[in-house]
Amino acid sequence: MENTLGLEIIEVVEQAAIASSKWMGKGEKNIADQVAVEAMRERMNKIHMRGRIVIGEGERDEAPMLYIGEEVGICTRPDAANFCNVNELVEIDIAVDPCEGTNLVAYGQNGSMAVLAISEKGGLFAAPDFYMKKLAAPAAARGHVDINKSATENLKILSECLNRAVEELVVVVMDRPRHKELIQEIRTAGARVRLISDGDVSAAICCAFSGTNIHALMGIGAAPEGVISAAALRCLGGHFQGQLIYDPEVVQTGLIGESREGNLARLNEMGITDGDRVYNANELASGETVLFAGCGITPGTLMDGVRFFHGGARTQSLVISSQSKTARFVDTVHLSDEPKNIQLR
Ligand SMILES: O=C(COP(=O)(O)O)[C@@H](O)[C@H](O)[C@H](O)[C@H](O)COP(=O)(O)O
Ligand SMILES: [Mn+2]
Ligand SMILES: [Mn+2]
Repeated sequence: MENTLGLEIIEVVEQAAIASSKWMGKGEKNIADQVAVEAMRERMNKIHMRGRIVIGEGERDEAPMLYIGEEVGICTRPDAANFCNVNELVEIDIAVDPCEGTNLVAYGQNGSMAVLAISEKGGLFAAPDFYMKKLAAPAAARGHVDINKSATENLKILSECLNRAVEELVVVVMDRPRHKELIQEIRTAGARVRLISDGDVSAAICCAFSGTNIHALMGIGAAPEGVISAAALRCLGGHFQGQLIYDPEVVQTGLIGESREGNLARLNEMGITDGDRVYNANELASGETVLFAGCGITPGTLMDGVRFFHGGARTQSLVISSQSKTARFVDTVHLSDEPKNIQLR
């Protein structure tokens, strides 16, 4: 994949974040999401590429844009042969979440981002719109902690790998009834719990950066977000494991239908014969080349949110590439018509 793609996708997430941030705090989660989708799609379609969305908006609600299977990029247009050497271009798969943490944006809370992951065709696990049990941890613990082990055992392993007491560890868990026992177990083991209402992609990626004071992500979140998190952690060398959760009783929501059996059949139709399989980061983002890009919408641990000033906006993004082995924090000033008084920092 061309290196220039890594630069272009910065603008894709930036535009989505700017659009969404205009709806911050307005209590309109659907609009905050929709404008991010439109902005992401518009910018993406200006890139010289042949892309296909493998993780996108609403698998079940048949979203009109950035839906699974949608082709994106200039070189997918019917008249592409006029300006692209279609046969020479690598086909790429794209996983998007233009507004990860729609509630966070709607209620002006921290931790929302516009995110995407890219790989060559077939390089990202096309996760169904199910849930996923997740375990993320720093690189030092990769392959040592294990999603099949109890939280107590994993905390002990983590404390050895990170050379710090269990009491010094912070585990992020989504604040959901389904995690009641998990939270209790982590606390009993001695570690501290940081509860989040939404936004587990940011929490997963934080595990790979020391200084975030986040040492693990445990519990169940959405499966598509798991793949995007895995893409970032694979590039960063962090630990990520995910296991699809298809039983509505386990997640305690009606969002994935009513029957475990029906969901298993749906997985089968998608070619997933072992619904209980545990995938690691290299399996969820298996491509030779993997790129991740995220831009803060509201402020977060990894990045600042979008800030507007007279004549423009400022964004902070993170682009991670397995090819160039880089994690770039990009600070961008977006100038509108009459920029005045641009602050240096
Ligand atoms: O917070 C999230 C929501 O994402 P979005 O819909 O794009 O705003 C994600 O980070 C979570 O992974 C996930 O979607 C959430 O855990 C779903 O669980 P629940 O809210 O309990 O149905
Ligand atoms: Mn999301
Ligand atoms: Mn979203």
